[in-house]
Amino acid sequence: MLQLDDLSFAYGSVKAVNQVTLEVAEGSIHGLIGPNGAGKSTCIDLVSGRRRPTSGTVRYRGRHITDLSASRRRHLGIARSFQRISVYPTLTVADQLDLAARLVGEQDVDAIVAALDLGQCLSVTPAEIGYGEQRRVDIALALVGAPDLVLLDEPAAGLSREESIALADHLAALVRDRGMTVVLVEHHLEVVYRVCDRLTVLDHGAVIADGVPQEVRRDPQVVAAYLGRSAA
Ligand SMILES: Nc1ncnc2c1ncn2[C@@H]1O[C@H](COP(=O)(O)OP(=O)(O)OP(=O)(O)O)[C@@H](O)[C@H]1O
Repeated sequence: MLQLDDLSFAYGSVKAVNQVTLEVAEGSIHGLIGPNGAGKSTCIDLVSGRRRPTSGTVRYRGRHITDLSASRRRHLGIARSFQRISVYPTLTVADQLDLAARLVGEQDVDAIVAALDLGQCLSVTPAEIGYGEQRRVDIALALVGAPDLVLLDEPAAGLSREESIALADHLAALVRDRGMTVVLVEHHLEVVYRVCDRLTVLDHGAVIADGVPQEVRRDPQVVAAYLGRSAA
């Protein structure tokens, strides 16, 4: 459903994304992993439309979207999470969801609230809930409008191991129930191995491995890139 072909992006002289080619299958959770500075967030920016590549193409359901704006891509069904939720810190979680729903014309956010177990938080503001719940609100906002492709940039950042696992399980259930496709950038390898169908590993902007998690985690280049850090 999503194809990146020979995609590159540079910040000045820093080649953040270097000739990346990868394919994300419909209905899958596709992990994008790699050490700090590998180029994962920049890849997400190139798919969401926040940045334009220096060269290469992005195709979505066979259509070239490389030059489309972020809002056009959102209307085509590509959504991303942001690592901030308090855009309107004085609004309750319910009001934030309602506002997002109105913007994209969705009638009913109840299923999202139920799937992400946010029922208890609806009447309070993000400042009044725990960090784990804030992360789930962030994902919920990305899911409003039933996007087909959801780009999640480190949804488990800052969460405890237990919270990360719980979030991963919520995600996997949502993907099954809503028939979505997810690109997941995540540092918690336990989460990645638990929910991803396929992984692409970046290092210094380039793809060093691609495949099912069981293969990728044993790949010597991947182990070396993580310096043995729980990757093997
Ligand atoms: N706005 C920017 N200006 C200049 N260089 C940048 C900018 N954003 C990222 N970079 C550089 O581009 C490279 C890729 O960064 P990117 O954030 O995409 O990597 P990442 O894999 O998401 O890293 P992390 O896991 O630490 O979030 C790094 O060398 C980074 O320092």
